[in-house]
Amino acid sequence: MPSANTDAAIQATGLRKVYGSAVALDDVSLSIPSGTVYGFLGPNGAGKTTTMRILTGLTRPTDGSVRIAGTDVRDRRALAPRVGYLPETPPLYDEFSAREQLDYVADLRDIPQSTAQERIERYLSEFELREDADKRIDAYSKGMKQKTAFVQAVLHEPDVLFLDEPTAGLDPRAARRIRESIAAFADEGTTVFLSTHILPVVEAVADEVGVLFDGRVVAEGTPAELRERAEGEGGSLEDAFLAVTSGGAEGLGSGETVESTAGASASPAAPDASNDSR
Ligand SMILES: Nc1ncnc2c1ncn2[C@@H]1O[C@H](COP(=O)(O)OP(=O)(O)OP(=O)(O)O)[C@@H](O)[C@H]1O
Repeated sequence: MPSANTDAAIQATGLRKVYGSAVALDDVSLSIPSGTVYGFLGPNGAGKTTTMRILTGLTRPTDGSVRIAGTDVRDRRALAPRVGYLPETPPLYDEFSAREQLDYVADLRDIPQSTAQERIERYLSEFELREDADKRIDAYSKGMKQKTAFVQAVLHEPDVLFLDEPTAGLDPRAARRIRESIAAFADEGTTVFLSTHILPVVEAVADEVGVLFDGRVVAEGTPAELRERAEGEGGSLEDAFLAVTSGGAEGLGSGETVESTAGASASPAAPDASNDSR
């Protein structure tokens, strides 16, 4: 388990989440330094979305605590400006255009108007959305919606960015744009917590990887460390992933957690109660 690190951008200690009699998360601790791109992997149902919702303050843990950039996640007023969240199903208003959606979010975020306009125009250009920026979002392709949602999540330039499957279903050009943007944000010191099933994206951008299985972190390390530990299996990140999520005893090096060198919304809603729905 990572030790507590007061400088960590994301510090989660002993997270547990129980839904009725089902344990979704069991003693998850993370310590992720500023500027890290942290790839968060795990099979369907492992607890990734639950973890992200707890880390962004949208779901309360049954037990455990979270500090983001030094702020207790329960302090929503202090947390909101520091955190950006792109959920798997992003909140976009179909009847708005991208420009109206981004204006609306800038207003919610209290971004000064001139700063907001400069950022919105810059991002619309960077993400090749400018030509369609005044069309209704319900006429957008999946990629255009996803790029709009990504811009919405970063418009206030958060310290910590949570991304749930940001490139799923995107064509190679759109996916590359998002990947490049993740790398650029990290270069500027943003911490990026990236949950995805697309391992090449993790290989391309992640400094650290954590693998969640059955509500527990079963491996953590750099992509190279995880690959090395899976050499007997073939040496790819996919081999490493499959080894630690097989449910058997073989795991990576007898199922040990690979030592980590990391130590590890656009529209925050009211946190839900323990038995939340989403
Ligand atoms: N609101 C809820 N009520 C009851 N059970 C829930 C709720 N949310 C999640 N769960 C359960 O918690 C476990 C973890 O779910 P979660 O969505 O976090 O997994 P995931 O790793 O994000 O999966 P996927 O990769 O399929 O998106 C699952 O067993 C799921 O059924």
